[in-house]
Amino acid sequence: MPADLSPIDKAKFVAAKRASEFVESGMRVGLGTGSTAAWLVRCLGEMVREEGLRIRGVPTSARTAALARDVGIDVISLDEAKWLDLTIDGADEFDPELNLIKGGGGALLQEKIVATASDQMIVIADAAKEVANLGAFPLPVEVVPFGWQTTQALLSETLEAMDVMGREITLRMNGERPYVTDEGNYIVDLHLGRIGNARQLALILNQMPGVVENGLFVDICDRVIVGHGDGRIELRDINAGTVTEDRMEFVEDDNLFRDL
Ligand SMILES: O=C(CO)[C@H](O)[C@H](O)COP(=O)(O)O
Repeated sequence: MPADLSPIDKAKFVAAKRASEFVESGMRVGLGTGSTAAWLVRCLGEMVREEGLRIRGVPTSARTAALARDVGIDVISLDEAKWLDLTIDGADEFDPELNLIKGGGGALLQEKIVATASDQMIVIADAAKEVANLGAFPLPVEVVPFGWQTTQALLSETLEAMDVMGREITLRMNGERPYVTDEGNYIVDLHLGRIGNARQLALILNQMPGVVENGLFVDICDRVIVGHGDGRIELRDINAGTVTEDRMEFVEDDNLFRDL
């Protein structure tokens, strides 16, 4: 690990490192997507190579699958695993009820399928992801390419009927072309500003014919591990309703964070 990690990467790393302590030999583990989840995959890879951890990982994207194989994790499909003990993933936002916005990295569909097929979901995040209300981060919605503009128009009408404040909808791009998900779909981002009722919005969005899935994760996440750039860690547990504080120290000599 490079010593010159930025505070944000240190925050992501300590959250991932702490989450790796929940992984035990024999587990089938859902592996999230994004820069924070990538730290987790690297930490687990190190545990597999150096500590003899035996796990099977179900990645939530082609990117994560490649990284997991690279670091030595045994990768299987969700259908091979059938059910998972634990999924660990990042998030774009989480609120006090541990509801989430995900999909900033474009992997929301596989992420939601995998997290829902898990006994437990742990989210790892830097403190900037914590919000009082979801919605400042644009809500990703995965749509089928066929008739996507019609779907976008329908989305727009629906938001208007719901009296949602922000209604700008943008097609996610990859350079000059639409961004294409691992499942071959497009993503439209809903710039809402504030989401009043996440559960209701999630249900309404998923009723539209062209919509495959939306990035609202309601009642899916069990625990959030928040990392800070100075090595502090907070654990938010939805069942116990507790906030536990913990700390890791960045040891510049070894270029590693260590448990205090
Ligand atoms: O939902 C996701 C990918 O679809 C990511 O978990 C989310 O975008 C957070 O990413 P990062 O850890 O890079 O901030």
